[in-house]
Amino acid sequence: MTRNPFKAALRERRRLPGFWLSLCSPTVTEIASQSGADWLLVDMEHSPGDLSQISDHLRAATGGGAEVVVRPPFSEPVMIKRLLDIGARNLMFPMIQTAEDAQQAVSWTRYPPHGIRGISATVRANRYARQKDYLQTYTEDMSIILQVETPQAIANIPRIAAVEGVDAIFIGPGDLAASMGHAGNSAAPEVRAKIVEAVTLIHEAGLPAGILGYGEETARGYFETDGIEFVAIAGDAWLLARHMDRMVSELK
Ligand SMILES: O=C(O)C(=O)C[C@H](O)[C@@H](O)CO
Repeated sequence: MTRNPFKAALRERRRLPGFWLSLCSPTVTEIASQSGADWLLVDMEHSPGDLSQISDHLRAATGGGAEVVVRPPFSEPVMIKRLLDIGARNLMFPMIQTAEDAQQAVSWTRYPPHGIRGISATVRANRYARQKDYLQTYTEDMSIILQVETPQAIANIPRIAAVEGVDAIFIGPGDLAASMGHAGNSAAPEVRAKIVEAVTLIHEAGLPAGILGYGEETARGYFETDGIEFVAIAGDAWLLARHMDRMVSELK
């Protein structure tokens, strides 16, 4: 039984709106966590945020109802170990292409003999050694989300999804479009078709699907037309820039 409400909601295949945060502001994380959103992606791949700030994001979100999902700069073991030690318990691995990539990613989150995560006895993740059952429960309280961002990765979804420990698969529409020759246009017909194919394969594998689609119309389409369970409905920078521009254009 997981103590992670986001992981439980993924298992229940509930509709889960979230926000994509790249402004590296724990205050924005705190504001977003109290919005009613279920999850907040704190992005380390396409933002200048570093590890020392992630603890602040995790603390900032505790006052609200949203779970923080961290995307590391790259899928590699050292950053994963350090993120888990500071208490990140939902990870989104970018650019997973094969089942072997998926097996490696999961192994980086597991202590031996199930993986290669190094053990430190006193970390934020186990409440500085106060949580005595951490070694027995940490995997159940952790969610592993893998990103598929190319046609090759999408073709491999059945094998990727079958890897033990994978909780969900998230489609990266931007990189998928670019990999198909439609950079900047994830609405291109052949990209749309590939997204629909990916969602079908993810659901056939028994997992929830995720994507990002900014704005009410796009997000609603992903939820209601495509049946995608967890959608990043806006980015913090995207929201701020557009709202500022709209207000100035209306009032100037
Ligand atoms: O491919 C994508 O789209 C993503 O993975 C999300 C982007 O990297 C993120 O920067 C939002 O635009």
